[in-house]
Amino acid sequence: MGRRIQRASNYLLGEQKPMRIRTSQFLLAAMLMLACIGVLYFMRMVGIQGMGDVDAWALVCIAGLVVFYVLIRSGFSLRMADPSLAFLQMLFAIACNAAAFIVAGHGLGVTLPILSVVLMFGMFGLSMRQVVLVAVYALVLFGAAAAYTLRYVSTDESPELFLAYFFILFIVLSATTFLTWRLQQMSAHMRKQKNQLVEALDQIQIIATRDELTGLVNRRFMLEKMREEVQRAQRSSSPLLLAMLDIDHFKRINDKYGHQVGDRALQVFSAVVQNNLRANDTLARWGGEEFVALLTGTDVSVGQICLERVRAKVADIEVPVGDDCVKMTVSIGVTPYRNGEAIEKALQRADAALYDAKARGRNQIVCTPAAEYL
Ligand SMILES: Nc1nc2c(ncn2[C@@H]2O[C@H](COP(=O)(O)OP(=O)(O)OP(=O)(O)O)[C@@H](O)[C@H]2O)c(=O)[nH]1
Repeated sequence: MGRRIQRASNYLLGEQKPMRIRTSQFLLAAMLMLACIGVLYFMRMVGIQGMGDVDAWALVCIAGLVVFYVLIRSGFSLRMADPSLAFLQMLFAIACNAAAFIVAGHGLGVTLPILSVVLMFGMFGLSMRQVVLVAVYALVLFGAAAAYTLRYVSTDESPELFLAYFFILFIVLSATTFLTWRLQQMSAHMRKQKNQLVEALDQIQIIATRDELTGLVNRRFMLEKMREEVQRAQRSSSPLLLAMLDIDHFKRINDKYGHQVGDRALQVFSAVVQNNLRANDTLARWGGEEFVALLTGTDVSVGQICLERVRAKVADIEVPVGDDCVKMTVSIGVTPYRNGEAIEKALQRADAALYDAKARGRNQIVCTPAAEYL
């Protein structure tokens, strides 16, 4: 049973989501029109005077609905700028409504509230230009319908009453045009706020994960990344290498050249190290002049070659300061991650290796002895 309903619904509305949205929106509008047709038949049934050919009017309305449904459901409307045909549907609905004004005889007053509902539909789907066009179009059609009714249909209504209808029509059209304008202003404002929010979130994300001076990821991000990489390494049994890097005698650079030059030196150092690691290795500023590198899928022997290249490149750095230039070296402590251990443990070993590198005279790499991690 459920499957049969599903099949019928797919047949009626389509299977793809955009098509289902279009067809269900159309069916909602179509149901509104059918209800209006029902009202006119009701008026004829209760004997409202002066009514025209309701059958012919209803036939044209229903034929129009069928044509719209076929155009949308067959996918033909996809060739148009607006596949939901909202603007054309509005024009058609207003034309039917204006014709109802003529057909409804003494009951012609019912058509104006219906027009308001039709216009409300347009407020959400049409552009401002289209809404203005619809308003002018409705004014012209209803004006023509009123003139025709006054001249050819005997309704016993005074011309003054028609004038009042016309004023009401003008008020309804002006109000919907104004409301559409406000609605579009509000939605533009909301879109702008949403974009600003997305930008602010991006900015917060950068602030929360990056070091402002060097642009490298910060300690918090690196710890997160390490935990992810540890899990991945355990799943794939691929080696993971951790290196702690510290610029030698950095205090002297600050003392001799000043903090600003020290900052510039940190930036150049970060860029040089980053450029000499592989793209999927991660370098973080751990704090001050201390950095941590995480080398994925790398064992000690390969890692040492790679870090030796980094050490040599750092020793080549020259940051110009006036006639002088800043030179620097780096000490590096390396350790492999041992499966199952806490990442903090591996970091402690890397730190101890770095301490050794400093103690042995700096500008060198020390790897934690195998015995300490086996
Ligand atoms: N310019 C600058 N200096 C910083 C920054 N962060 C830390 N420092 C400086 O880095 C220096 C670190 O000095 P120390 O910890 O004594 O180490 P070091 O002089 O590098 O000596 P070793 O590490 O033993 O080779 C201090 O003078 C800090 O002020 C920063 O963001 N910018």
